Amino acid sequence: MNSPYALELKDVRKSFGKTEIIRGASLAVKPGERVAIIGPNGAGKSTLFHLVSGRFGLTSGEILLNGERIDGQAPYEIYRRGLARSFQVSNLFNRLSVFENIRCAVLWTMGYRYAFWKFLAALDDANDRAEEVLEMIKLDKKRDVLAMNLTYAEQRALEIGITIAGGGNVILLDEPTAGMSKSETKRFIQLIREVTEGRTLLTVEHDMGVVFGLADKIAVLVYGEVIAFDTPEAVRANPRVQEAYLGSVLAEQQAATAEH
Ligand SMILES: Nc1ncnc2c1ncn2[C@@H]1O[C@H](COP(=O)(O)OP(=O)(O)OP(=O)(O)O)[C@@H](O)[C@H]1O
Repeated sequence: MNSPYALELKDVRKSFGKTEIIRGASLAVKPGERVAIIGPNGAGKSTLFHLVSGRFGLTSGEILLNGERIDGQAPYEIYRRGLARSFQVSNLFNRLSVFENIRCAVLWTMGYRYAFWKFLAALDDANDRAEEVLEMIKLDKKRDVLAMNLTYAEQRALEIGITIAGGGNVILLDEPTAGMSKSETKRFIQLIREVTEGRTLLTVEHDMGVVFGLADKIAVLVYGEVIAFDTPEAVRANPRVQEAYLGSVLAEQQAATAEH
């Protein structure tokens, strides 16, 4: 089905027990857009990611990927359809090399896990693709290093490599720069920009520096509702957003910067 949107959420609701956490969230993301989801603690950002990636089922509403419904599907089905979510660092194969980690991800997405002969035939393709990904995440010089021996920032880069290895066109990254120093963060934003070029990106992010450095559009989630979805400039100037969230966050960050 032709759709102008890579990802669309229509009146999505999610309750845990009697508590409604996502209260009719709607969002329409165009192909190639980079979107940051921001909002106060407990607003439902992670829950929204879990709903999109299929880890949680919806209470009601619809989620469409490239115009086709994906709500109700298993995470691996959604992944095969082109939506990839970053794995946690702990999901890296620590005792495999950087190259082998990427190659595993490539082979897995090629669907050759069990058929041995097909697996052998696919190895060349997988190696080529793994090389390509290694260069993109700038870890080609560390190809033979075990994942456990990488720096934290390199592990996060490897995690992104694994996420994009399957060629998904919609990428979800949950706080990709969390725990990094300022200079690492700056370099990492640039890496994310390059790696996701031409793809649709959704991030959950608390760091406003990252948000304004990376996002074409910002979605503000407050109490399970998207109260604004617009360019960074428009969101910054939106009085409702100022009142509900951004005013206090920006004031805090300015105060923190002034202290240093
Ligand atoms: N599996 C669950 N069962 C019950 N309640 C849950 C579950 N997962 C999340 N919640 C509740 O849903 C609300 C939203 O949580 P969520 O983690 O999605 O928020 P968030 O915006 O990502 O927060 P933060 O910015 O602090 O990470 C919280 O009140 C949380 O306690």
